[in-house]
Amino acid sequence: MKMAEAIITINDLDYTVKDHTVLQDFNMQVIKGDYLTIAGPSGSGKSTLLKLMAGFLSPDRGTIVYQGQDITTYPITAYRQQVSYCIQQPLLFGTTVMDNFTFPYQINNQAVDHDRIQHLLAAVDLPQEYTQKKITELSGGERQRVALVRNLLLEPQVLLLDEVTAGLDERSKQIVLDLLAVEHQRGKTLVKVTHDTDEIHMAHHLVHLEKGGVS
Ligand SMILES: Nc1ncnc2c1ncn2[C@@H]1O[C@H](COP(=O)(O)OP(=O)(O)OP(=O)(O)O)[C@@H](O)[C@H]1O
Repeated sequence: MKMAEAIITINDLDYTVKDHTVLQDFNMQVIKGDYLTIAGPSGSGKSTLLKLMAGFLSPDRGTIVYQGQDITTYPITAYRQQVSYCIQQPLLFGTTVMDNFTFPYQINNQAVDHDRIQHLLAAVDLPQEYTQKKITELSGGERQRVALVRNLLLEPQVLLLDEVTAGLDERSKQIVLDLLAVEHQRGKTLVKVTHDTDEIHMAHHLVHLEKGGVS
């Protein structure tokens, strides 16, 4: 039988903020191809854990290893291309929706792939004309869908998702969940933090984070 292969491994991690220990001696493995849902009480450290995995925070002790390499030794642009971090209220850049889609290609010195943009826009049920729409004219659900398209353009291996359906209407929420299911089927590894009871009930693989550790 083939052994499950870890894509991210967290070893003996401590993280403290302003004398408050958020994570202590924390260990976790994310298996390649998994769709992991992380639930747990408010303040248990779910968002902190995702930010650590995304490389936005540094642990006080311990390591986070991605595909066998400590993430602190990974060039940050390359890491962000592989491990994409998506949040509840994403920041959009520039003036138009298209500005947000060209940006990932520019920072990675790649030609803009218009076919992929069109494909993903259709997948989140936004019309092609939306590329020219001003970001200030988008609804919350549309902003979230634009941000997800932006995060998926360069085919990251891992999606770290922090409450990405929170505050969305049912239709936008379903579109986002359907897109995530497709990306999972296509082989991506998903790590999703949520409070949504439906999502927790339907989780493929659920982990509860309690203060400082998993249960
Ligand atoms: N910058 C900070 N300054 C002070 N305390 C912080 C900071 N960041 C996180 N914390 C504290 O660390 C703990 C974990 O926060 P975190 O946001 O990771 O929890 P969470 O499980 O995601 O909570 P929620 O479900 O409410 O979003 C909380 O007690 C929080 O108050």
